[in-house]
Amino acid sequence: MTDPILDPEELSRAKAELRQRMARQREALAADTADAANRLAMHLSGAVAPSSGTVVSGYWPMRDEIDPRPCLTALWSAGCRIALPVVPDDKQALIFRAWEPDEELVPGPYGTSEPGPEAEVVYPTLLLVPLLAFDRRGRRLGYGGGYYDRTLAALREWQTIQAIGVAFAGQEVDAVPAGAHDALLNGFVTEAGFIDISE
Ligand SMILES: Nc1nc2c(c(=O)[nH]1)N(C=O)[C@@H](CNc1ccc(C(=O)N[C@@H](CCC(=O)O)C(=O)O)cc1)CN2
Ligand SMILES: Nc1ncnc2c1ncn2[C@@H]1O[C@H](COP(=O)(O)OP(=O)(O)OP(=O)(O)O)[C@@H](O)[C@H]1O
Repeated sequence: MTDPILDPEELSRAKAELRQRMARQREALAADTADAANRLAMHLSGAVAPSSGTVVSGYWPMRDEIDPRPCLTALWSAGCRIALPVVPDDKQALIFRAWEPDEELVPGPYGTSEPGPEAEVVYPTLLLVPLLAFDRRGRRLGYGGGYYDRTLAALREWQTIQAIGVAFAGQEVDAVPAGAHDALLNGFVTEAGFIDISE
């Protein structure tokens, strides 16, 4: 299947439209999906078993994002180090700072919550990535900052990482409009199961 080649303006318009539609869709999913966070954690543990000491990044949920905290607690109990993203001042890649369940966070840009500057900077090899929409080819639509695209590209420059999108099953679409910068994910976990993206 080949996708139409969109010029940069059409691409950003297509992404903006999908962002609006999927924000509404996600709001409805968050209201209607019972016990999503625990079902999500069950499917993640069935699909990945990182060794003790693996640095795993999550996110602190905002708006109607599915809550990954039961996943993070389970990984932490299995001996993983947990990290959360921090938006840097220079708008480049995200950095990640170590976090343990129950540790206090500080307010970050765009309404995010992040570990404070005293928390150690770490480099995750397994990333749980928030999103608005995804497709079966591994594409993801975020809020439009391009942060995860730059971050995944930078991490992949020097190590093998596994990037797993985290979403409600109803956030899947036929095709996320994508350009050359868009980093592909290795899989998705939802409250309904794990989707492995194999090349
Ligand atoms: N929970 C969570 N934490 C996260 C992310 C995320 O997607 N979810 N991020 C993922 O990158 C980073 C924060 N990036 C963000 C980038 C933009 C917006 C945002 O609100 N964008 C506006 C438009 C902003 C503008 O142009 O001024 C919007 O969506 O309305 C939010 C977070 C790091 N932490
Ligand atoms: N690797 C990159 N290098 C330079 N610019 C990039 C890169 N990745 C993305 N961008 C730019 O960032 C902007 C936003 O990208 P995009 O719309 O794909 O964000 P997103 O994936 O929805 O958001 P996010 O990753 O923050 O959740 C675009 O203008 C894009 O050109």
